[in-house]
Amino acid sequence: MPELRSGTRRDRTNPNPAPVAPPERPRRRAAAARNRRTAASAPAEEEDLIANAGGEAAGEEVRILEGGGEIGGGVDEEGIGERRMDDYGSGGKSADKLAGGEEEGCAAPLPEKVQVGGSPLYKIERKLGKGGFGQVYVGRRISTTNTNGRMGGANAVEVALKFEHRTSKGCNYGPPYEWQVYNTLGGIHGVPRVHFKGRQGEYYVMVMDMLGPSLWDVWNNNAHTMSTEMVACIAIEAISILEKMHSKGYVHGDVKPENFLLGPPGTPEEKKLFLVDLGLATRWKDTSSGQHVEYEQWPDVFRGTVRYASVHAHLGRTGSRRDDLESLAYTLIFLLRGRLPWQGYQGGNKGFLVCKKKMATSPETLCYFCPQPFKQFVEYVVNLKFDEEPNYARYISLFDGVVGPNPDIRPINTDGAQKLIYQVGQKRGRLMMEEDDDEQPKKKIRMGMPATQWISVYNARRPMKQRYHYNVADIRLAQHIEKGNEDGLYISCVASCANLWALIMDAGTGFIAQVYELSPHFLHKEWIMEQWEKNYYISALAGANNGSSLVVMSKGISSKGTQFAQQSYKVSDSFPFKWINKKWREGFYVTAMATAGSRWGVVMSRNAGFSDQVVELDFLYPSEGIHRRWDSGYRITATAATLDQAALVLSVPRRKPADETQETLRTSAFPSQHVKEKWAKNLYIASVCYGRTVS
Ligand SMILES: Nc1ncnc2c1ncn2[C@@H]1O[C@H](COP(=O)(O)OP(=O)(O)OP(=O)(O)O)[C@@H](O)[C@H]1O
Repeated sequence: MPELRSGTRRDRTNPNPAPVAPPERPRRRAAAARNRRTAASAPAEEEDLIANAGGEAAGEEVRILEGGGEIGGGVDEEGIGERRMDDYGSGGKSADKLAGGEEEGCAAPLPEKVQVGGSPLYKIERKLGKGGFGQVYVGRRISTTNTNGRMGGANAVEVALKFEHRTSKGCNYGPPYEWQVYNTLGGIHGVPRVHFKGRQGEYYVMVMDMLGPSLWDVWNNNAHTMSTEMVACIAIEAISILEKMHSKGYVHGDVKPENFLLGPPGTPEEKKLFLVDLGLATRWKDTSSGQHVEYEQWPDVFRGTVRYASVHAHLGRTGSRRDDLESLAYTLIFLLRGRLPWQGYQGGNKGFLVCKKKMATSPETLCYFCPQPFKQFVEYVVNLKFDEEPNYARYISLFDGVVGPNPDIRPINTDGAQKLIYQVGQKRGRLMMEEDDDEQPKKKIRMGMPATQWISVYNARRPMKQRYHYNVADIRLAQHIEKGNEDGLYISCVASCANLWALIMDAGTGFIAQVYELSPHFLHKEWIMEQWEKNYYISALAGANNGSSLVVMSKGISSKGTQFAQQSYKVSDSFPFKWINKKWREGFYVTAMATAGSRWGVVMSRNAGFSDQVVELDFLYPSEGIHRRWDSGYRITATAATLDQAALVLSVPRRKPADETQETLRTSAFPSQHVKEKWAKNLYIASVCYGRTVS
C-alpha cells in the first residue's frame, strides 16, 4: 500500500500556491479505497440530530424518498397530473504541505555532509528550492571514489539532495512515498534520475540529477512574461513527458510551472524540460491486471495545487490521465497570459470558488488573446472522459504552426515530442496526425453558460397510482395532500422551484401514516424531534429559496417496508460530505436531501435498506459519473441541487428490485408531459429536484 504524504497548508515564499496535503481518506468499502491526501475544509455545521427510536419492526425495504429545490427558472401556473391504475391497463411491468525544514519549527538541523545508500560523500551547499514536503540542496561530491570527474550521472560533482524529515507526514510509514515512484519513473524521458537514497539521522535523503530553474522561475525572472513560441515548445515537450509517464501507468497529479524544471544552465541540457515532484503521483492503471483503476468520487478529498488542479481533482474524483493534461493546459495559459481567471480567491471556501470559476470559464474566455492551438488544446482536455486515452500526438501537432520549423533552434528541446510523433506515425502507417476521422464528435462541456433545470428520476415499478402537483403555493399544499390521503396516497417526494412546491404522491410508498410541516426554517428541529418521539421518520424534504422548508415524516409498514432504526440530519452551508462519510462509517445512509438557497440539508438513516452508497457532486449534471455508477449496480436514491451544484446519491439496494430500470430527465419546466410518457412505460418518479445542471 502506498504511503502518501500529508500535512497542513502554509504560505510559500513563492507567490504560487503549494499543493494541499490531505489526511488519509477513510476506507469506505473494499473497492479501491486508496490512501489519499485530503483537504480539510469543514463546512459550517448547524444541525446534527439523531433520533433513536426503539425497536420498530424491520421487514422489507421502504423506498427512500427525497426532494430538493431551488429558485429561479420560468414557471407557469400550478399543475397536476395523475397516473391511475386504470389509465394504462394493468398488465404492464413496471495547503500547503509542511516540510521538515528550518522555518517550520522542525528543529533538526540538516547535516553538513551526506552519504546515503552507497553514495559518494556530499557537502551540502546552496538551497535549490523547497516544497511543502522537501527541501532541495546542491550536494558537492567530496569523496574521490568512483569519480570520473565529469558532471552528470551517479558520479556527478554536483547533485540535488532532496531532504524529507522523518517526522514529515509523508514519512509516516517509512521512507517517502515518492521514492517508490522514482523507482519506476526515475530516468524515463523528462524525469530526473535518482542515484541513491537512504536515511541519515533525522532525514530521508534522495540523491538526484541536478537540474536548473523551474518554468515559474523563468517566467518570474522575465517580467512575468514568456513568448508564445517558448510556451508552445513547452506544450509540445510537456505532452510527450506526460505521455511517457502515463505509459508507465502513472499520473503525476501536481502538474504546474514550479514542477517543470529545465536542465542546469550552461550544460547541454539547459533547454531540456523535466517534470519533478512525484509525491502525488498515483496509478491510473492497475499493475497486475493492467486495467484502468476504478472511478470514484470523494467530494471532500483534494489533491494537488488549487490554481492548476483539474475540476475533477477539485471534486475528489480518482485521478486519471485527463487530469494531468488539464493542469498542463492551465500551466500553459498561466505562462502565456500571466494570470488565470480564478486567481485571487481567499478564505475557507477558496477551493469551491476556484472550481466554480473553472467550470464557468469557457475555453474561449480562458484563451482570449492566445493563439488558436491553445484554445483547441484546452477544449480537448477538458472534454476527456475518465478512462479515455488522450491523443497525445494529436495535441502535439496542434502547436506545429506556432513553433519554428527547425527543432534545433527552438527555445526548448522538443526531441521527446518528435520521437513520439514519429512513433505514432509509424504505427499508423503515416508520419503525421492530421485527422481524426475516427473520432466521434463530442458534446462539449464547460460552455460558460450555467443553467438550472428540473432533474427527475424514474424507477420501474409495478403499475401503481402516482400523482404530481407542481407550482403549488404554500396555502394550497394542505388541500392537495388531504385529497391525496383520501385517495390512499402518501407523499413520496417533494421539491421546490421559485418558492413553489412540487409534490409527488403515490400508492407505492408502503407507509402507514404520514405527517408533514411547512416551516419558515430550514429545518425546524423541534417539530422533527417531536415526530421522532412518535416514531415518524423524515421520508422527504424540500427547501425553498426563501429559507422555508417542507418536511414529510412517515411510518412504514413492517411487513412491507423497512422502518429506519435511527435517523440523523444536518444542515450546512456547503455539501456536507465529511459528515456523510463519518455517518457511513456508523452504518447510516443518505435517505433524503434538499437545498434551500445555497444551504444543504441531508438526512441519513440506519436500516435504510442499502448495502453501499456513493455521492456524485458536480457543477453540472454529473452524467459520466452516473453512467459509471449505473453500470456498477448503483441507482439514484436522492437528489438535490443549488444554483451552483447538483448532488446525486446513488445506492445499492439490499434487495434487488425485479426491474432495475432507472431513467433521468432534465427539463427547464416541470416535466409534466414527460411524466405521463414515463408512466406509460411503468416508470414512476422516484426523486426530483431543481437546480444547477449544465454549464
Ligand atoms: N533535481 C533538482 N534540481 C534542482 N532543483 C530541484 C530539483 N528537484 C527539486 N528542485 C527544486 O526544489 C523545489 C522543491 O522540490 P519538490 O517539488 O520536489 O519538493 P516538494 O516538497 O515535494 O514540493 P511540493 O510542495 O511542490 O510537493 C522545486 O520546485 C525546485 O525548485
